[in-house]
Amino acid sequence: MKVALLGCGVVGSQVARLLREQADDIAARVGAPFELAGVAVRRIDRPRDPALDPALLTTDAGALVTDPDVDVVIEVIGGVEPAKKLILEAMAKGKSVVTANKALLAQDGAALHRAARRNGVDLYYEASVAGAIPLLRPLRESLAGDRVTRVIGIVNGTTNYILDRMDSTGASFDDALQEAQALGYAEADPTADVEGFDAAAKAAILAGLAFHSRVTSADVHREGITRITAADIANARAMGYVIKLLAICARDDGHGVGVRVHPAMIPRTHPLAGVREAYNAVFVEARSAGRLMFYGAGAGGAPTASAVLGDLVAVARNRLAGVSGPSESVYAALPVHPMGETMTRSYIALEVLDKSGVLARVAEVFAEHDVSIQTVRQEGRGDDAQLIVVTHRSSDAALAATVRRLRRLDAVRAVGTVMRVEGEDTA
Ligand SMILES: NC(=O)c1ccc[n+]([C@@H]2O[C@H](COP(=O)([O-])OP(=O)(O)OC[C@H]3O[C@@H](n4cnc5c(N)ncnc54)[C@H](O)[C@@H]3O)[C@@H](O)[C@H]2O)c1
Ligand SMILES: N[C@@H](CCO)C(=O)O
Ligand code: NA
Repeated sequence: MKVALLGCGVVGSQVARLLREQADDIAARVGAPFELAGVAVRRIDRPRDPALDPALLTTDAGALVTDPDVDVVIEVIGGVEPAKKLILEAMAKGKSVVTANKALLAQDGAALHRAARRNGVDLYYEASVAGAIPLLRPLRESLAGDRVTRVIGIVNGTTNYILDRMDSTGASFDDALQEAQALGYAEADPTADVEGFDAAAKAAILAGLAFHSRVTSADVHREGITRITAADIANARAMGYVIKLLAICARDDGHGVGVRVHPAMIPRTHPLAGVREAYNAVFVEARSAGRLMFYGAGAGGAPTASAVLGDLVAVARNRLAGVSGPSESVYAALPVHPMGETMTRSYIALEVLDKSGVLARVAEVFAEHDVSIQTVRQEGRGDDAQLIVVTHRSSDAALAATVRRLRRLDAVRAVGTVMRVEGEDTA
């Protein structure tokens, strides 16, 4: 089994190492020896693992993927192009592909799946979501006989690390981000992580698999964590909540799905609240299976390479047996509903005038928009008076209209934090 590796960065270098160190075991498990046929890199002269044979390196990825000797291509370059072009070229030449590229899969997974089907090859991508954690294969295979109703979890390690540091040390967002960068969790340009793009791509992939429908990153409602302040974290803490960046894919009562990524307050007793540092955790809820929790390392070279190697073994077994792995399943074709129709609970902090009638006026605005209040609490006096409102479940559109109206209210000096509350199954 000849393997071409595209990209030799954080993940690729670990894939090359594991392929070398575990060659005998993998060969025994598959029933055929593996051989690294070539490694496409951008620059030959970079310092690399001395155990990696320099003769394998090439800057001509295009020639490597079409090499007639190559059976399987592993793409760990990242980004949409040239990764997409290289994958399509490999498939056109009858090669199966293993990739960790969530950005590409979430933007145009359909094109990759189409090419795989047309050419009778496999496309595996366990590493693309939640790194080492087996999550896509359970959705695609183990739960194929059930009806998944919801997937909710923490799928970005960098942002979880930042929020965890803010919560446990009182650090500001900027300081926590710098720490995450120093530890190598966040990218030099951390936009994809902190603005939620990375988590949104993962949510799109999860929703597509969970609900047998086509979901792209453009369908995902996305909010990042850059506006979260130390005060928000402290307010959450005071109410028994912790703030997490959540990816939520839910089948609604009608015939659609909602897919969203945003920060949310969850009770400190919720299992996701205990997910610390850069770890990931995902709950999958299915009609018959009930609630399943998947937890582990969602990022990092070796953990991600573990998922890549697992896929490589699957591809090799299929090839030897003369069969193909599961193809794309989008038969349900459920529409993705706009965020405005999503029902959520919310936390709203209002700076208000401290005088009689204010609470009544504020409550009236919520009532006018049919947003039901669960709790309201005043903090501070005089110029520091704050009303902290937590609502029952309402549509996101109704909540947004309520907030717009509150901003114009004389009794309200300013609308502070508005954040969704998740993880409590009360109405
Ligand atoms: N790092 C993680 O923890 C992690 C986890 C899960 C998934 N992923 C995914 O894995 C992929 C790789 O991530 P990474 O962290 O290893 O990134 P990286 O930037 O460390 O590595 C990518 C490598 O590809 C090389 N490259 C770029 N264009 C190339 C080309 N045309 N030909 C050959 N080489 C080229 C770059 O020089 C770089 O060394 C991405 O899709 C990423 O989203 C990463
Ligand atoms: N940047 C990503 C890598 C894993 O996909 C994270 O922090 O989770
Ligand atoms: Na995974």
